[in-house]
Formats: sequence, C-alpha cells, structure tokens
Amino acid sequence: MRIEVHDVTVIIDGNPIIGAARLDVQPATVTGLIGPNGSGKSTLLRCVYRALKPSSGSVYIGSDEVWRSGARQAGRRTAVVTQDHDLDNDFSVEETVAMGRGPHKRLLERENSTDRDIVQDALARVGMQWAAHRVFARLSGGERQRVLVARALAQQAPVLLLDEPTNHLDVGSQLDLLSLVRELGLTTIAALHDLDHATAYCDNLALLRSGQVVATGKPEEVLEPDRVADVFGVRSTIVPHPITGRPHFVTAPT
Ligand SMILES: Nc1ncnc2c1ncn2[C@@H]1O[C@H](COP(=O)(O)OP(=O)(O)OP(=O)(O)O)[C@@H](O)[C@H]1O
Repeated sequence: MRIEVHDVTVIIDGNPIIGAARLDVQPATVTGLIGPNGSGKSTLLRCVYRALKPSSGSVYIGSDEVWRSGARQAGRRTAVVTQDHDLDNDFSVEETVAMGRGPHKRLLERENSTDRDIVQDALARVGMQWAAHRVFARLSGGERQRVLVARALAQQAPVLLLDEPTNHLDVGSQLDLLSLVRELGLTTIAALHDLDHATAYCDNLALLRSGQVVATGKPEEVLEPDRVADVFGVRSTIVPHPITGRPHFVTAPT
C-alpha cells in the first residue's frame, strides 16, 4: 500500500513545525526518515499515523485520506511503534501484544484461537515468547521495545511506522530488528538516528531539516558528504562495507 504525504504543514501554538512536507513511499519499500534532533521526524510520522491532524495538506494511505476515515480503519491499515510506553498498568506481555488484534475485533468481541496463534507467532518473531506471562511494564527497555514490535506485527497491517525502533536495543537486537523489518515486506517509514542503519536497511531516505524535507532518494544520494556536513555538521563518506560490500556510512572526527 502506498503512502503519500501532500504538502503537510503543522503549526503548533503559532510555531511552524512542519512546512509543506511531501513524501511518496511506494508499496513494500522501507523509507528512513532522518534529520537532526527537533527537525520534525516524530511530528511528521504522527501525521501519517493519524495522531496529529496537519494544519494543512493531506496524507493518503492507499486511496484513503487518513482523516477522512475512522481511527479503527486506520488501525487496520497502519501499525505503529513509538517511544511512548504506557507503563501505568499490569498488562502481561501476551495481553499487550493481543491489543494489536483490536482493530480486527468488534466491540467486546473476545479473542479466538486464530488471534492467540497470531499473538504467539508475533512474540516468536521478536524472540519474546519466553516473556508471554511477564508484566510488560516490568521488562527492560529493550524487551519492551521488542514486545511493541510484536504488537505491531499482530496487527497484520500493510503499513508499518516506526519512531526510533532501535532505541534501547543492544547492537545484535538492533540488527535483528532492522532485518526483520526488511523481511516483512510492508510499506514502512522508520525515523532513524543511525545513518549507517538508514543506509544499510532503507530503500530510500527522506531528510528533514527544520521541518522541511530537504532531500529524498536513495541513501547514497541523500547522504552526499557536503549535505551531511551542512545538515549534521559532521564529515562523512559512504564506502563499500568491508564484510558485505554494501554501502556503509561512516563519519570522521572534525
Ligand atoms: N506538541 C508540541 N508543542 C510544541 N512544540 C512541539 C510539539 N511537538 C513537537 N514540537 C516541536 O517541534 C519540533 C520537532 O519535534 P519532533 O519531536 O517532531 O522532532 P524530531 O525530529 O522527532 O526530534 P528528535 O530527533 O529529537 O526525536 C521540536 O522543536 C519540538 O519541540
């Protein structure tokens, strides 16, 4: 399913946060949303997953404008992993992942054996089956992050939106998660800080600066050294990875 962002502007308390942003994410591709702190990555993602109504412009998922359809329909189309963990409850890991089935159920409809299988499968894919009966709020930050990815998988939505999905994860778990995201074959937008991960795992990048999309394209095109120096203030280059031979983004001390 394609995602189109048409001239989205966000103004909060009179301050322009996002200015006429445009994005076109083709079905079954992974787009990395990159940019310095405060450049608007989370805000733009929130517009796509219908948590924030743009001041102007529109967001289409497939042929539907997200604010013209209901929250439930949005939930069937779009799975989201954010940094906002609600820890003020005693839900188990299994119950937390089962919430991903919500958009597929009618009000008060109980989960059935298919839902339970989907939940177990999602937990297995992120290596968290062992924690099914643990209290979600008492897991480590990295374990919680993996459970939230499992909840998104249980949602079985064609679109996946991730806000800093590798936060809290150790290096092995970061690579596992990014590989999993690629394998899923969903239409994905991921806000990422690690520009080497963005280079290695994304088909395309969109670079935000002060709320403006200043470049889009293949990682090697977007992360052109002069642009990286201008936007992030660091020297960088892209070289063949010594092990894989694939593009590898590296910075150098100034
Ligand atoms: N609800 C809000 N009220 C006021 N300002 C906001 C609000 N939400 C976001 N902002 C501001 O908008 C700007 C962009 O924030 P956003 O969180 O989207 O950036 P980001 O690129 O995701 O940053 P980071 O990399 O630090 O996570 C920031 O200056 C932030 O303070």
